[in-house]
Amino acid sequence: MRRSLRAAVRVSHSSPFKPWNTNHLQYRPLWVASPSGMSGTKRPGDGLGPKAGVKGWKRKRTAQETKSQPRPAGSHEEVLLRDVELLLGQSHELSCGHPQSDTTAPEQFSQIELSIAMLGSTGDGLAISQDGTRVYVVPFTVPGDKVVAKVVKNFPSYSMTDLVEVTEPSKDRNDDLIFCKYFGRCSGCQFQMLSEDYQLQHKQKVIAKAMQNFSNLDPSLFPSVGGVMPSPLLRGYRTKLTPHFDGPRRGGFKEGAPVPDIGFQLKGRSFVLDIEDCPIGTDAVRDGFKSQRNYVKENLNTFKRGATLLLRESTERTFSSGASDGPETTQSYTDVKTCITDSKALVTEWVGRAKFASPAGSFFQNNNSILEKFTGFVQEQLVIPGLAERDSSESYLIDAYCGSGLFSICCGHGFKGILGVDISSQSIESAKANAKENGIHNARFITGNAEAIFADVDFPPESTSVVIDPPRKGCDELFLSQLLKLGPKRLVYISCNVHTMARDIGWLVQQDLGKDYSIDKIGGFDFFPQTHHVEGYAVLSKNS
Ligand SMILES: C[S@@+](CC[C@H](N)C(=O)[O-])C[C@H]1O[C@@H](n2cnc3c(N)ncnc32)[C@H](O)[C@@H]1O
Repeated sequence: MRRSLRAAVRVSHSSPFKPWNTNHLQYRPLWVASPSGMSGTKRPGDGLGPKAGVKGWKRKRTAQETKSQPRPAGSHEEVLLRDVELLLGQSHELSCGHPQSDTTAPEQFSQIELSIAMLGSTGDGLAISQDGTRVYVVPFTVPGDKVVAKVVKNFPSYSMTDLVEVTEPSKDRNDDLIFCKYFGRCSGCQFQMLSEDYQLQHKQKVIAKAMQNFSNLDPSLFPSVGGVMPSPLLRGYRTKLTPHFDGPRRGGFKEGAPVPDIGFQLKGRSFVLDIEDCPIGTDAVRDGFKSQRNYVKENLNTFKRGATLLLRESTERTFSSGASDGPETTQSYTDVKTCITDSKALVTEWVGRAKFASPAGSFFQNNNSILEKFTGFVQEQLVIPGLAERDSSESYLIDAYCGSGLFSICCGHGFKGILGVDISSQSIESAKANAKENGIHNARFITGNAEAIFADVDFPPESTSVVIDPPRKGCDELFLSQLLKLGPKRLVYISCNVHTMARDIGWLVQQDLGKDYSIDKIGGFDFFPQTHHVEGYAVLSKNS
């Protein structure tokens, strides 16, 4: 079964693992085009020669160095560099601590044989050169794979490559699991050849590595990372997709112009890969994708430039007569799912018994199948230990970065007061309407930067819990320092970027060397099966 990949790759040029002839394509990875978190004119890997990498990895930073460290942005390139350092450091240790001589970078477009040593936190396989001084980043590979890769771009300590061929598959690779014909070219879903268990265990390690690399905390100050909770659906789960297409530089599409590629980014390039169907989308979203592609083709000359298409599922639920099941009344219902493409149109989503309406273009979690379990878990974590028995109805909830009110509504029952904040006035309008619709009458929502909440809150900190769910870049220090000043009893941090989560909770604990807050739990939920992304959580309690 595994051989089918090797055979296919060898005999067929249309194999997903030989997707393009790279020689004529300019290699322009996104992290070079948009160097968020990189300062000045430094490029990824600068200053990370083998010796720098090894020394930096081994030696503990002094307090002075720690203070002057720039705040990590948790960006793709930073995360990759930490993995590169780790591998170079390990290889240095294996060589009994003797410094290695520097290698010259391999020739661009040369093909080399590699053994994959590690699956990086960015989702690509990593191999190390025989002399241990250079790391090769090879997409779509698993530790244990032996591969041929083509070098497409060199950096001081690592090289980006394209996978040419898997010559000997790892025992952990199962190509029979691959379900999408764009695997090997599309930049999403690069874990399709891995079992669910492998994916979950890898994501657990990613969270642990994030804590090790980005929290700046001594490991004694945080618990070991718990398992990642699986998603009920492994494909067909995404309720929102945003394929796009590029347009002409100026003048719009002319009559009879060729239809551009419509889809997602080609792996390792800044080009769009034409995609007709995306099997991680829900059925409604997949149908919508097909009709939107047709719409673009038929109306191309109405587009002035490239565009991003919005495909978002909406669920219309009709209840039939309630059936009595002892003291419980169960209600049966029928769902009709449609795909909404107008960003201003309202979509409806259900999470358990809670109904949410929000404009299609506003934020909502993308994997509905996991949300009931997830919000149930968050609700349990928000309970203040000890207070539950005394009087939980005297407790309060702050919902920072509340969006359209997911946590206030799903986890807010039983709190005496709730205060939510979000920067999007559109989301705040939705949160207010959703709270009313779902019978949450003690919640207030304000529009503003997250720290605006501190001017408004009058909840007693010893009976206040805070759920913090920021965007990928995490919280800024102004918010965190004011949070620390308020000192609420319980914090539940949720994040789709476990690196900024580690940075932020590390910052909170570090300010007081763990005297104020301790980290009770860290773990994750598999919101994004088949991809390298993971939703992380951390639960903190204020020490009494
Ligand atoms: C990951 S979403 C979480 C939303 C909500 N908790 C949910 O689960 O549906 C992050 C939210 O942060 C909001 N946001 C981004 N920057 C913000 C800021 N500086 N202050 C407050 N809210 C912000 C966004 O509008 C978005 O709704």
